[in-house]
Amino acid sequence: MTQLPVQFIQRMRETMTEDEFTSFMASYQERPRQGLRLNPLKIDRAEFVARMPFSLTPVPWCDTGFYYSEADRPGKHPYHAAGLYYIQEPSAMAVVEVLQPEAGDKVLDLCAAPGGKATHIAGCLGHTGLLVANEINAKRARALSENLERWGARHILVTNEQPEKLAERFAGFFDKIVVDAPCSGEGMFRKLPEACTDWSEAKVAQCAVIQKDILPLAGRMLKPGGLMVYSTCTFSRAENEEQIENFLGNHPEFTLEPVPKASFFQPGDLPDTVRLWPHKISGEGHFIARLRKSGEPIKEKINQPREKPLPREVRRLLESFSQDVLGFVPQGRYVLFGDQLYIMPDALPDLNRLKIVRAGWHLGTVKKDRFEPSHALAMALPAGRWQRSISLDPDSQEVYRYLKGESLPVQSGEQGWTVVTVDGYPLGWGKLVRGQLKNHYPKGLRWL
Ligand SMILES: C[S@@+](CC[C@H](N)C(=O)[O-])C[C@H]1O[C@@H](n2cnc3c(N)ncnc32)[C@H](O)[C@@H]1O
Repeated sequence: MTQLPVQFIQRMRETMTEDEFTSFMASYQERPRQGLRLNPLKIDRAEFVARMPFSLTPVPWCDTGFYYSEADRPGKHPYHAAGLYYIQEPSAMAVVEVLQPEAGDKVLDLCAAPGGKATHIAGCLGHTGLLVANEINAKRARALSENLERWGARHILVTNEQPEKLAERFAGFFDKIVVDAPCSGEGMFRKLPEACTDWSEAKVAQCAVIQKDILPLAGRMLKPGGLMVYSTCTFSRAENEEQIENFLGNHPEFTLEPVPKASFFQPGDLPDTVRLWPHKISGEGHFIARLRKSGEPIKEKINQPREKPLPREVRRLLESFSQDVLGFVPQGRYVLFGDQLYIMPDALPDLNRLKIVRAGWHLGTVKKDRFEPSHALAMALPAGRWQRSISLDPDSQEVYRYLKGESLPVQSGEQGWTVVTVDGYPLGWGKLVRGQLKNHYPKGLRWL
């Protein structure tokens, strides 16, 4: 059983009835349930259920979410490398279900790494609108960027910024914002025993200070009429209801709204907020509040940087590669940074002087006499939109050898760039050269 901190137990005992406390403590005798969320950018629900070799049961509050069994190892399956799902604690899936992003929205995920909520949002947006996924910690921001790349998201901007810096640039910009705040992690004690050793009442107080600073900055970035969801995976009132009470006290332009799907959860002790308790649902501990900013949405002008047309030679190299290998030329707002070619979402503002980790859909590198495709190009290709591909069986040795970075012998096929797939879902690139598939799976992603 999890070794809970004594002070934590004391606080929980003081804030709950005896029966409630008994059943709360009993939940620590049980194993946490594991979850994964399918990727609607790549696969629909019926096909997902038919294809996955795992024992799946639906998560009641999330149409794309499933519990998997302890015997399953979804993180070690090639379908994971193909971005067909994201492994996520089931309660955490509730946050974006409460935000309800819709096609065309501009959404900010302010504290986004490693990307659970961000991938969920990108799935809801479905290659429309814009997701700005920000992470203050540089290393975690890289992991976030990798996860969004594997997810095949195109309408994205991954930044590595302080919330203050973003708030200067994006005032009144977003339709929807999620603040999945850094917190003391009490709700994760059962799942991550190290959260217990990291915990102290001092950490609760430290996190509360950060949350108090972040919330108004997030609020500033919301459009009038916009929606903001605040969530934590902790139980302390200081990091949950008290944050919301304090924020509302200082920001009369915000009001709490009822949480969609609230009937799956328990009320928080502030009306319209919800708590997810491990002894009440199949999931870990969370708090969620949904806040509306008053006012009518303004029809905003997007100050896009002036576009330069692609140099003729760059266009020729892109077209020749795309026609040969894909059979179509990806279209959109092309942007060339040095020799790196991207397609940018229309809603993107000026990125000058921001720490950008990833912007838009990275297509590849323009060399002197050729175009080299990026991993992101393969991962976000529309289903089946390629001419040259090699499909590997998920149960074969070859697929694991490919993911480890090995070259593979091949019988036939046209020489040159080839999309490598598992069952028709892209994993990355290979290059056919004289009976060998040269491996272009990125070095940093290779399986050990
Ligand atoms: C709860 S985690 C986010 C989890 C993420 N939303 C997901 O679903 O995968 C909180 C994040 O906030 C970041 N963070 C820490 N201090 C911060 C600060 N002062 N401002 C913004 N983010 C901060 C942490 O690095 C951490 O990645």
